Amino acid sequence: MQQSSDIALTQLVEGNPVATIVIDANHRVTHWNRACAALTGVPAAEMIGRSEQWRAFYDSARPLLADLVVDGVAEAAIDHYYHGKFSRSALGEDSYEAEDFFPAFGDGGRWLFFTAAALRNAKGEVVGAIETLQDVTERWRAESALRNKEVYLAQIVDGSPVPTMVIGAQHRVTHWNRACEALTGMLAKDVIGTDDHWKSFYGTKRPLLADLIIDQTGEKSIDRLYHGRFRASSLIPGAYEAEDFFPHVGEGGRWLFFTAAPLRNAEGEVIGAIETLQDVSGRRRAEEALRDSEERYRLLSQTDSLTGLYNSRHLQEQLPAEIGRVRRYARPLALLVLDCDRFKSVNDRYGHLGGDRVLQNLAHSITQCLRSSDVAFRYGGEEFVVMLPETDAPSALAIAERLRLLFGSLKTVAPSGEAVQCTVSIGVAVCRPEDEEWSLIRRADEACYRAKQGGRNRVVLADSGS
Ligand SMILES: Nc1nc2c(ncn2[C@@H]2O[C@H](COP(=O)(O)OP(=O)(O)OP(=O)(O)O)[C@@H](O)[C@H]2O)c(=O)[nH]1
Repeated sequence: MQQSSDIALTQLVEGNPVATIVIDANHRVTHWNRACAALTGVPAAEMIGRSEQWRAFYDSARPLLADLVVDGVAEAAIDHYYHGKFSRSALGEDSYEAEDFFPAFGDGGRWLFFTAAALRNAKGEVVGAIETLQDVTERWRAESALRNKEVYLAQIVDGSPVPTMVIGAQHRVTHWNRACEALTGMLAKDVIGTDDHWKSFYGTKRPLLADLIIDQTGEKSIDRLYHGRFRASSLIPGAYEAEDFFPHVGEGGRWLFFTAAPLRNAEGEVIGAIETLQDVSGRRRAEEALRDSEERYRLLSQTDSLTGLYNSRHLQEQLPAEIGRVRRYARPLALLVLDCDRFKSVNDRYGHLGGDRVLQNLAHSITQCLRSSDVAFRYGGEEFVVMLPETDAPSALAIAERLRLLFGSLKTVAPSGEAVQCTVSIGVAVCRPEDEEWSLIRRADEACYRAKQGGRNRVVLADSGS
């Protein structure tokens, strides 16, 4: 007669919706419930009382997990059959669980999760084992679809020639493609899983555009870090783009154009951000070169090649603005017209080249006597103009006198080796409210003429008796 505990076990096993097998100490099947028959397609009648449980699962004889538990074998022996796909179960000391694929089951095979635990009598002796089996194929398929999707996505990111990083909701890097490795010199294996992405771009820790997108801190906080050098993307909703110079990237720094876009889950919540970076240093360098050459051209068009001073065209551009300031703010402005004395005879005696050197020396004397707000021009031939903003008649006369003395004391070495000494006559005019540029120049010019008339090597103030 069956013991009441046996009856209870039978009912428990039979009524269990989880496929369950019980074997005794001799590996004979004592229970093979309906769920197990349904899962394996083998009726209980074919199994109970025999030790051929392997037939339901394998092509040739081998122990099930329950058989190994009954024999109390070492883990190494279990591993021989389950190749690292098993572990100790939380159910008890001598119980194990494993997961494996059974190709003969169902349509195209099934993944089974099975647990085996020893059954002991009152004395603690192993009298059998119970094994439960669960079909986890659907979970496996879902997990593998997810894994495939992730691998697919990783390949898309990795295969992109555009440097790209992906950051998760906790600001940890999840993707860092090869182009990003090439740009930053930081390897994916060193940055993925960390929040060290800032190290590739900055000397001290600070958020990247992608981090600000994840935190959804708004344009104000983006502006705090990107100082007006960013804008909302016209292409991607919620994305921002910016351009900046990164002194820590590459040798000598790089100009990068970067776009960060939010990544959202099905509910629309931001769960990360993707940031792409483009090295635009080449374009920036070309723009700078263009600006430089435009600036050089502009300077060239304003400059006199012999003396390096501004030319008369630039005087025509500058003087009206200065006269405008005099009228608007009632500020003083003085103008000097300088003319080398007896320059024709210098040319005649020392040659045109000798004359040129004297003109260069005069230009040098002028620049030495000027303040930073004063501007000198070669007006034509051996005639020069100096514009002195914020200067009244006494100051202008003092500057002119200093200049006259300095130039008069200079010796220029002519190509023949001879020392040339020359003097200059200077006319000074102070701007009146009614002056136009031509009338101001004319008055200074007339004063210079009077200086010549008066014996040369002197300074004359326009509209004065001297
Ligand atoms: N070497 C050289 N000579 C120049 C240049 N431009 C003008 N000249 C000469 O400067 C001389 C100017 O002579 P003038 O205007 O007759 O007067 P000056 O001999 O200086 O005599 P005053 O002005 O009366 O003192 C002319 O011989 C011009 O050929 C230049 O760029 N280089």
